[in-house]
Amino acid sequence: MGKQPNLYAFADTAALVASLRTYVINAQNAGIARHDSFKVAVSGGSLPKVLAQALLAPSRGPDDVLRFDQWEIFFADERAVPLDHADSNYGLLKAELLDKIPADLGTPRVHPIDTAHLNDTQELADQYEQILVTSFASRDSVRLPIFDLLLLGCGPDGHTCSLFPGHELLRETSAWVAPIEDSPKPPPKRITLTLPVVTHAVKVAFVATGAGKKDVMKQIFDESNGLPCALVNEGAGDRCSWFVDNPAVEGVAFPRRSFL
Ligand SMILES: O=C1O[C@H](COP(=O)(O)O)[C@@H](O)[C@H](O)[C@H]1O
Repeated sequence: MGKQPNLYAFADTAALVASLRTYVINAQNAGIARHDSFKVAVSGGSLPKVLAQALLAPSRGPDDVLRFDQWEIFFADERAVPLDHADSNYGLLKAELLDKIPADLGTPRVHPIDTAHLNDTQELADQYEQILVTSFASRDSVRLPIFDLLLLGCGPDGHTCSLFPGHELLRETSAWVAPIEDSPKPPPKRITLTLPVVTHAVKVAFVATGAGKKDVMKQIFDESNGLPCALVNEGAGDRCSWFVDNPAVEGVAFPRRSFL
């Protein structure tokens, strides 16, 4: 058996977001030390709200500093809708986090989709992949981009990004960004990072909270079932960490770790 993911369970959201903040700042500092920027991709859904709670909290001291001017923010998946649409992951992140970042913390460079291609999801995906090629080419002339951090959600069916259980996209091996036109969760047309890109990141963090996630958490951690989140665990091993609250892992046998 390969290396196992880290499962960090917290009594409440306050404890979760405090540790998530430390984890993100550590990933930020490592990225900046390595290549002078922090390349992070984020999900939509419930993630931006929790992330905002973590990142908009006051600094706890000189080692607890966000340097947003060196952040490059990408989207782990995006819906093929205008950026001001209620379903837009960009729109959600903007409302929850981007619009609220204090000016003295700097302004991140954000990479939304090119909405000129909303009617052609293959083109939408290709254009987004080209953004990654341009951004990562300066440092990695490699087969896959290496994100410093992916911040992901986990749907109640075990999907992550727009990678859904049993979908053919889980077998994608060459594209970095792929279109999907039959998402079982609306809206149906989306683009998503592919599984090889997700599992190739330096670090992958999932955030899952609430009792509504406990059944799928049991499936992901205690069963071998090929759910997308479980495939990320398998591919990323101990580079993958889960930040959950206790209700989300009630009845899950997989051992928790302490976040130090
Ligand atoms: O459709 C999506 O759902 C997932 C999970 O959302 P959550 O609300 O259950 O956290 C999300 O991670 C993804 O980005 C989004 O497009």
